[in-house]
Amino acid sequence: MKKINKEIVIDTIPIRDKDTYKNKMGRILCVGGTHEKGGAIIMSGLAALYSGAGLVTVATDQVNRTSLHTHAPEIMFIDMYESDNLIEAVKEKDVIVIGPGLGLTEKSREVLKTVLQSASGEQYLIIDADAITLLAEGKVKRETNGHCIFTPHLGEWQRLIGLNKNKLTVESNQQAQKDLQSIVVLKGSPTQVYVDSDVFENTTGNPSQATGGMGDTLTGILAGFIGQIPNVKQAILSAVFIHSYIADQLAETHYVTLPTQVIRELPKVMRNFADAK
Ligand SMILES: NC(=O)C1=CN([C@@H]2O[C@H](COP(=O)(O)OP(=O)(O)OC[C@H]3O[C@@H](n4cnc5c(N)ncnc54)[C@H](OP(=O)(O)O)[C@@H]3O)[C@@H](O)[C@H]2O)[C@@H](O)CC1
Ligand SMILES: Nc1ncnc2c1ncn2[C@@H]1O[C@H](COP(=O)(O)OP(=O)(O)O)[C@@H](O)[C@H]1O
Ligand SMILES: [Mg+2]
Repeated sequence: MKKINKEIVIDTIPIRDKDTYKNKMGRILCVGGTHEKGGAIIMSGLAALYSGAGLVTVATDQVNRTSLHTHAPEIMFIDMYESDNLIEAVKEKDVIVIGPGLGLTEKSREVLKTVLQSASGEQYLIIDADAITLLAEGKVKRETNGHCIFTPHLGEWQRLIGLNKNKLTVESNQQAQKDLQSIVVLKGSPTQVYVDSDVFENTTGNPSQATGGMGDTLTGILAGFIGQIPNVKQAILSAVFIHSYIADQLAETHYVTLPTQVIRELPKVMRNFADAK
């Protein structure tokens, strides 16, 4: 198994062109967040913004709007239950995150269906959390033209592929990834990335990360990186590394690492990696 290390990130974080502008830095849509779990999609959107995405929109329940703008007026809002607006919003984006705090109701299923069906072959879909659970239930079919990146934790992975924890091996995970025709970021300690026929193991991460929202945050970093970095595989590996690298640094002096703390550190740590070239 290959290791995800610092060198990959140093290679990957680009020096920005002098004349670049927001449209070239990734147009991201993060979809999810019921009235109960708005925090999940706000963290996803914030992570995309702080990882350098040029334009970020969050599609969520109306009730989360004020909270979203209190955290970041830079982020645009749409109501995820207004399907015409959601279809339009999907069309204009480079990367779409679907699932954090999405819920498991009939309304959640409709949102997921709309996003999957509206995505085109040039777009990347990061499928996380409740979107994985809804697909595992089988009531929504995974019919999409978008490139899919699944980001399950172990519980979601078992649900999705229908295998018990004791039956999971690198080989069975690779087979499942092949069947899904997708990239899989299998989160854990450590996180593994299944991409093409390679398997990578992350070398950062620690137990201070065991706080709700840590995975929601990773989805935003993945989206932000894929939006800015042409080599998608390198972008994914770097996002996985940097998310937990920041947590490792914080854990030197903090017993717990909050997802929002990781988010705030992103621009500074990215500056350091870009300067290390
Ligand atoms: N602030 C917010 O708005 C937040 C909103 N959030 C949103 O909540 C939604 C539900 O997501 P979820 O992950 O909390 O619950 P769910 O899908 O039921 O999975 C749990 C099941 O899987 C199993 N399991 C096995 N291994 C596991 C592992 N390594 N890590 C975790 N679980 C593991 C576990 O087994 P057990 O621990 O019971 O043995 C249990 O049976 C989702 O939309 C998410 O985005 C959260 O992000 C929190 C912050
Ligand atoms: N003990 C640990 N060691 C390393 N990484 C961890 C540990 N606990 C949590 N994490 C990381 O935190 C994230 C948790 O993701 P997830 O369970 O989806 O959280 P949530 O849905 O609450 O946002 C993953 O990236 C995982 O690798
Ligand atoms: Mg999660």
